Amino acid sequence: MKLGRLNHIGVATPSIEESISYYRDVMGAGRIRDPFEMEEQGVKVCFVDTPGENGTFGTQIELIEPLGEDSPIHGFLAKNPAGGQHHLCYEVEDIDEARSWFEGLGKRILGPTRIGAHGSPIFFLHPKDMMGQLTEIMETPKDDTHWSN
Ligand SMILES: CC[C@H](C(=O)O)C(=O)SCCNC(=O)CCNC(=O)[C@H](O)C(C)(C)COP(=O)(O)OP(=O)(O)OC[C@H]1O[C@@H](n2cnc3c(N)ncnc32)[C@H](O)[C@@H]1OP(=O)(O)O
Ligand SMILES: [Co+2]
Repeated sequence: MKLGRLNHIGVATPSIEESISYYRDVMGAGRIRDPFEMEEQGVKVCFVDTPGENGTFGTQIELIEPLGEDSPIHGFLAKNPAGGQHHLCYEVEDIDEARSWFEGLGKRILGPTRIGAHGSPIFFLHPKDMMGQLTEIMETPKDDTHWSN
């Protein structure tokens, strides 16, 4: 398996609205996309763009707010009430090959491969097996439609 680009940094927040004001007014973010809900993933999501090289898409900040009782980030926010850096998402060419790679290394994969916030297949690896970092693996989108928002 070959490590691809850093697609996004997941940042958990108790309030996406507050985080939007922060990225707009404190950090001077150039583009903050419309928030949207992913009920099946238990999160409300909002992408903050950072500039990429030569007009390409830069690594995004993925703001995530709990959605529903069973949100997987309630535990994190209970320990970190102000929110903070939650996960890193790396791109790979082939999500199935990547899944077999990590399984072969005995890394715990959290749940099934499913469609993530960019409309591309993703899975998560347990932080305790990944040097303390909750790690999301995402297949590089085949086209740019996921940037439509
Ligand atoms: C998919 C849509 C979107 C996208 O990009 O497409 C997203 O990224 S959505 C992101 C939210 N979804 C997920 O995070 C799914 C995967 N996460 C999980 O299944 C849980 O969060 C899990 C299992 C990693 C942790 O769950 P929980 O906090 O309820 O469990 P524990 O308290 O038992 O934690 C176990 C152990 O791990 C440490 N931990 C928890 N979260 C993190 C983290 N984000 N980074 C690093 N370490 C983390 C926690 O402190 C515990 O450690 P211990 O030493 O045992 O106390
Ligand atoms: Co993510």
